[in-house]
Amino acid sequence: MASKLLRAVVLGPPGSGKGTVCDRIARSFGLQHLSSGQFLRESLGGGGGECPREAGALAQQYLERGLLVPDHVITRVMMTELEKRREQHWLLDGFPRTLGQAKALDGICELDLVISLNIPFETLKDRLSARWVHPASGRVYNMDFNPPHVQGVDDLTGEPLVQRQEDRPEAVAARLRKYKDAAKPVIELYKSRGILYSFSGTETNKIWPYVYSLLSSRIPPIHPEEEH
Ligand SMILES: Nc1nc2c(ncn2[C@@H]2O[C@H](COP(=O)(O)OP(=O)(O)O)[C@@H](O)[C@H]2O)c(=O)[nH]1
Ligand SMILES: Nc1ncnc2c1ncn2[C@@H]1O[C@H](COP(=O)(O)OP(=O)(O)O)[C@@H](O)[C@H]1O
Repeated sequence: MASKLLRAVVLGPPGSGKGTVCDRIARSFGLQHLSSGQFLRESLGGGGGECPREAGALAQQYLERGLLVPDHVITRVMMTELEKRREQHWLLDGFPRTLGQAKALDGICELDLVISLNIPFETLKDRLSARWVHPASGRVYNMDFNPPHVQGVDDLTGEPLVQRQEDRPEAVAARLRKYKDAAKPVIELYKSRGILYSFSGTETNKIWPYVYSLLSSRIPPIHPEEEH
């Protein structure tokens, strides 16, 4: 019998470690890690993206200010990407972030589990201000937690790292507030369905073993040694 495809979502404010946790899950369990922020940046960067030009220019302004792009823009991008991966296990990072997006997702699949990361506000602020990224690949570094081998330079390509506009301290507080308002009904929805699993803490390394054990109950690990 063919095994059922796993449909999972990781929710959490910017800086909560969604990308970090999703990377580990993807490596340990062989799921596809699908980041809405990464798809959005790729689709805006030209090169056969999914956004029509006007929508792209508009979305770019939201992105730079750390604001959520309109539901119809991100939903269109995500539906296109999910359509290409109907036969694969996947894990969504950063989508859905509003009730409208959650309803659009309901239209195409039934989620198996939703992981919610609860990280204190002060920790989020510190992490975002220390986050540096390699724009072309989406690789993420943190000057304290996972610094690059050479300061300011991507480990694999040697290209320069940048700080995202929206990670600058002055943008962060407003961004976190907006996230919370939009996410509340999404969290309530998944809680009422009994598929929400919340993890709280200030360190990804401490949360990770619990996430690993939850995933292991649903899908066999491909790299068991990666349990820290
Ligand atoms: N100090 C510290 N930084 C972390 C931890 N977990 C993740 N980070 C860093 O915090 C930043 C935000 O993490 P990321 O996975 O990008 O979060 P996302 O915005 O939710 O996808 C990145 O620079 C990570 O490298 C942690 O436990 N401690
Ligand atoms: N589901 C979404 N709905 C609306 N905007 C989104 C969504 N996902 C990503 N974005 C946009 O892309 C930006 C970057 O997202 P992401 O890479 O997930 O970073 P972060 O985790 O720091 O918010 C967000 O600040 C927002 O402007």
